[in-house]
Amino acid sequence: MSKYDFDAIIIGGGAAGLTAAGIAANFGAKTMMIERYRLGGDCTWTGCVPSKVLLKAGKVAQQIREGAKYGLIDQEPEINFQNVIEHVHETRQEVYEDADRPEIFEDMGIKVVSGSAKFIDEHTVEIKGKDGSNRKVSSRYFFICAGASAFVPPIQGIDSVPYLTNDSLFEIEDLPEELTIIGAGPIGTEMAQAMSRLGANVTVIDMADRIMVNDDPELADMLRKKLEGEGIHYELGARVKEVSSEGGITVRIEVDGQTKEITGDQLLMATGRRPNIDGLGLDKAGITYSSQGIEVNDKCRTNHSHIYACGDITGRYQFTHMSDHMAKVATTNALLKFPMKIDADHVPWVTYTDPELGHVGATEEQLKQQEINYETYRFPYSKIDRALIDSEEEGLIKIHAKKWNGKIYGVSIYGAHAGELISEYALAMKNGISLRNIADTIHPYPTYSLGARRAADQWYIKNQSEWQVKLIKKVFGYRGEVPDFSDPNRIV
Ligand SMILES: Cc1cc2nc3c(=O)[nH]c(=O)nc-3n(C[C@H](O)[C@H](O)[C@H](O)COP(=O)(O)OP(=O)(O)OC[C@H]3O[C@@H](n4cnc5c(N)ncnc54)[C@H](O)[C@@H]3O)c2cc1C
Ligand SMILES: NC(=O)c1ccc[n+]([C@@H]2O[C@H](COP(=O)([O-])OP(=O)(O)OC[C@H]3O[C@@H](n4cnc5c(N)ncnc54)[C@H](O)[C@@H]3O)[C@@H](O)[C@H]2O)c1
Repeated sequence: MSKYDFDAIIIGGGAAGLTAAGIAANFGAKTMMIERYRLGGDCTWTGCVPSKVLLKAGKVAQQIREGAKYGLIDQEPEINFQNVIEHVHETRQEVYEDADRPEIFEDMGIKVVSGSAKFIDEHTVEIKGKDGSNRKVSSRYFFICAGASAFVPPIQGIDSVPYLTNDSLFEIEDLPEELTIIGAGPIGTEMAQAMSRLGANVTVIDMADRIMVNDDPELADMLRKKLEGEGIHYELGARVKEVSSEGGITVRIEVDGQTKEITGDQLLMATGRRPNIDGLGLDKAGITYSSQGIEVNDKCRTNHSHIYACGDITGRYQFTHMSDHMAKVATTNALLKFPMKIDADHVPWVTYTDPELGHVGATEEQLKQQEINYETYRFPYSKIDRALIDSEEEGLIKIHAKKWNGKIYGVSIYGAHAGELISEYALAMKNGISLRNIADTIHPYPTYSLGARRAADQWYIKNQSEWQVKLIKKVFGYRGEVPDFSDPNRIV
């Protein structure tokens, strides 16, 4: 008979918590999941889902605008923004009903509790219900999955203006006319394109001198140019000095030694995230944390052997698929004692602009820092028949791999369906499948994935040389010409 009320308590019912609870219950653990607001967390309500619905609406609007690209007629789409937001809300609700509802988890035997949890000692949490009720429950294991919230830097005057964050953006009823976005990371970039395509004039400000700083610089630059071409204005390398409400919301910036004022009717802060550590009673349980999040090792374990943390609360990888992965790592280690580590070498990510920007594995910068010898294989979308068919010829696949055996170190893709293509490379990297193996695998025509194969073909092409062809000619008595190998960027 255990001295604890539960085998596993999960704090937070977002992407990490839902997965942790499901796995724990599946392993036969008596499980409780505590959520203070809405099951589904950021991803369903204020993150992935609503942002991708807005992007899709913007994409459809753009396709109407660019009808002539498909042999149709260019037309300005009629946009009722309230309908778009209603569609966002309906889709969120659909996702919630399908995957996040409490009943789904209760049917798995999980006790789902609505309330805010805080540790009072290392084996007990106190749950404060919305009705003011208080109860204490103990558990053998804990999984802290409390997520993160928008980080708003302490800019002068920021508290005097009504700015938006991802919490409020998907609730607005009117399309901003002039939208200023501070932050050119994934949130700022995705929302800039969505809102611009839906009809807003968008200016994006960032202190970095380029957009999407975690992505391949060449591909991020291609995306920036595309977005500029659609009318988005960028102020990069800009110091935000002050925000005020003068005839709208005015952001005063300094760029290249010059002061500029950007005025809009709405301001979106997309300046990163901070972990929800306040109010969790971490000190009471003696859990080590910093302002970056709860500290965990590569098994997602905190400084206590029975307390784990997963997802955004750890401040590590802020992606739904990583919350999911970390929850799997944590529960497997804790409840099965089976050693599993975070797969830090094969983390994919995708920004869902049109075209998409995706990445997996090492970046070129990391390879250089680690002094790893690599070759880069490039394949443009303009050589993918399916991309031409779809008028999606803008894009580039870049693969960094070992020259002699085609072992893949990292892949970056800018182009249509980059998010789908990147998974093939992730699977290959994880399972030791080389560029040669991909090149030798039959891919259907006409698909984008055939482009992934043709990108891999470049490994063969680059390993071919003049002397090899001369040798073949000599051995077999062939009479053709030796191809011109002098161009290092030759693509076949
Ligand atoms: C605009 C936007 C777009 C995004 N798009 C993508 C995307 O396309 N792809 C992708 O992979 N990622 C995306 N992300 C990131 C992704 O949403 C997060 O990485 C993911 O949701 C984190 O899941 P989590 O479970 O760690 O945290 P959350 O989803 O934040 O869940 C934490 C939960 O814990 C609850 N909680 C907190 N404290 C307590 C407490 N004391 N007691 C009880 N409950 C508590 C909260 O209410 C919340 O429901 C996006 C994020 C944003 C903001
Ligand atoms: N498609 C996706 O997977 C997706 C989409 C959206 C968000 N996300 C996740 O959400 C996280 C948060 O996204 P984000 O875009 O808010 O954060 P981010 O940290 O990735 O980017 C924030 C940007 O704001 C800039 N910035 C910060 N403070 C500033 C200041 N004072 N003045 C000017 N610029 C400033 C930074 O230079 C940076 O470029 C991401 O890290 C990502 O993991 C993922």
